[in-house]
Amino acid sequence: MKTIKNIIIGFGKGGKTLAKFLAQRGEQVLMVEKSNQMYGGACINIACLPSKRLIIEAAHNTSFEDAIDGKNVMTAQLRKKNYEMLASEDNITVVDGVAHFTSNHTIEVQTTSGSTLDYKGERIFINTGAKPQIPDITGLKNNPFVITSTEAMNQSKLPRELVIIGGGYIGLEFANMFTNFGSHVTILDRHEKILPNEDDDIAEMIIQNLTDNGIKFEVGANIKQISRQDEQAVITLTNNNQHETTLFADKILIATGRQPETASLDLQNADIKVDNHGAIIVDDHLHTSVPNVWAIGDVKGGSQFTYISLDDFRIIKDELAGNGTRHVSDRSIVPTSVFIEPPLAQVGLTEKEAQKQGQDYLLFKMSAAAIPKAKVLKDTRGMLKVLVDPATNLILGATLYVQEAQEIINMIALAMRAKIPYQVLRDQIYTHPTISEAFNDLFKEPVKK
Ligand SMILES: Cc1cc2nc3c(=O)[nH]c(=O)nc-3n(C[C@H](O)[C@H](O)[C@H](O)COP(=O)(O)OP(=O)(O)OC[C@H]3O[C@@H](n4cnc5c(N)ncnc54)[C@H](O)[C@@H]3O)c2cc1C
Ligand SMILES: NC(=O)c1ccc[n+]([C@@H]2O[C@H](COP(=O)([O-])OP(=O)(O)OC[C@H]3O[C@@H](n4cnc5c(N)ncnc54)[C@H](O)[C@@H]3O)[C@@H](O)[C@H]2O)c1
Repeated sequence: MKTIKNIIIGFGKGGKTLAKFLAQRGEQVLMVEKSNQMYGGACINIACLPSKRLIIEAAHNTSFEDAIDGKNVMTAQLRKKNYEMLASEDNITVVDGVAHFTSNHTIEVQTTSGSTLDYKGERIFINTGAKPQIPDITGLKNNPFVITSTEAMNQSKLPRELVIIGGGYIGLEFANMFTNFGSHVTILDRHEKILPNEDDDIAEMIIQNLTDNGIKFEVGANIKQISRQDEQAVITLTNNNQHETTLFADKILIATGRQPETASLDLQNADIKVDNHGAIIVDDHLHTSVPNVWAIGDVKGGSQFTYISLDDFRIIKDELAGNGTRHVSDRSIVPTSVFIEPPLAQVGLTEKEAQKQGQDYLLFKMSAAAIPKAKVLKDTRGMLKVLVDPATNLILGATLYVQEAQEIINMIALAMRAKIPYQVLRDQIYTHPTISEAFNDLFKEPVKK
């Protein structure tokens, strides 16, 4: 058995960044990745980048087939670049295979070429990501009409009738994208409301815009079964009015959340503890319950974003090469974006949350229609809402539903983190015409609550 200083299982965002960092410090690294189609991890191959590329192509009226071809060219380039980024380092060995634990510090790798390799790691970093959570619905398992987000982005033909189960991030982004490509899309969600955590005014506006774009919603959906009739799937459900409804679909996209990828790791052979959802339990420094074994990214549960996996790397880097003062719990200001049209971006408190917490706030609110750049972009839909603490003038949270919200939310997050009073954003000189210059007007006067 070969002993390696650092073993990283999974080529995800945090893991690959850590591999490069450790190698450049002169340390030996073994990167184990189960598929040569996944070098660089989910984000570049099957998640963020291909989906955002297709979303943009759909909005630009590119044909579905051309969009898929272009996306495949892009992901192949990114995969190659990511592989070379690690493989070009003398200290890094990339092994293609599935790793699983045989004890606390030993792993076995079933390589894609059919051999078995055994390693002992002085340090082991688990970065195996997450996989789609498949709900237990009669007729769903092994159904040829059922696809995940990965397969949805690799269809050879645009599905005419698409039913999406789940109205969260993937459900909404893919619904908007497939509608723009020309599919008829229906979203089914078991919750009574889509976007249940957003303020009602924002959620209602989004649902209205998506509905106007042609998307149908069935909320409070209890899916009874999926069957087949000729060349279509038949979905039987009851909705929140308890009406039984039957839908026909060429494809059913499952977007009901993603569960940590721990099943392949045989953690029962080690003392690495997982929670009820199979997520690896970590402390504030991302240590698992076994010394010198860390978990990075989606596999440890919690927020599933590429930038969280990257920030996990920063915490580990700080422990291994800094002063160890960086913690998971420091991460209180984390912006998010849902890439619908216009995009929805959020950071900190919503109005609903502020009220629940009894937090006093000034409310700054404006319609996207008042922004000249929105007119230039020919999309004046949306609204900007920012909450400010009247005692300190600091921003408590923002919900931006407007073109380019995914960019300008980072400015708000920065102001929150650096404790910059809202007046600085109000009085800032912005380039013109931009969406960010809306802050000049937005922060002029708080509105009545
Ligand atoms: C369709 C979609 C769109 C998304 N869009 C966004 C977005 O716009 N922005 C955003 O921030 N996030 C987005 N996400 C979430 C984001 O993709 C994930 O949070 C992120 O990729 C997680 O990275 P990670 O470092 O945890 O691991 P991953 O990137 O998931 O990498 C894990 C790697 O481990 C490998 N692996 C698994 N098990 C083993 C094993 N036993 N042995 C060896 N290798 C193994 C896998 O093949 C994989 O390459 C999206 C997700 C999806 C599905
Ligand atoms: N823009 C982004 O940053 C982005 C984009 C895509 C995905 N992601 C990440 O990937 C994760 C997974 O995305 P997702 O959309 O699969 O999960 P999600 O948690 O965002 O949404 C899942 C939805 O499925 C519904 N649901 C669950 N079980 C159901 C059932 N049996 N029947 C009907 N509805 C059901 C839930 O009510 C929920 O609305 C997200 O949480 C997010 O972290 C991020």
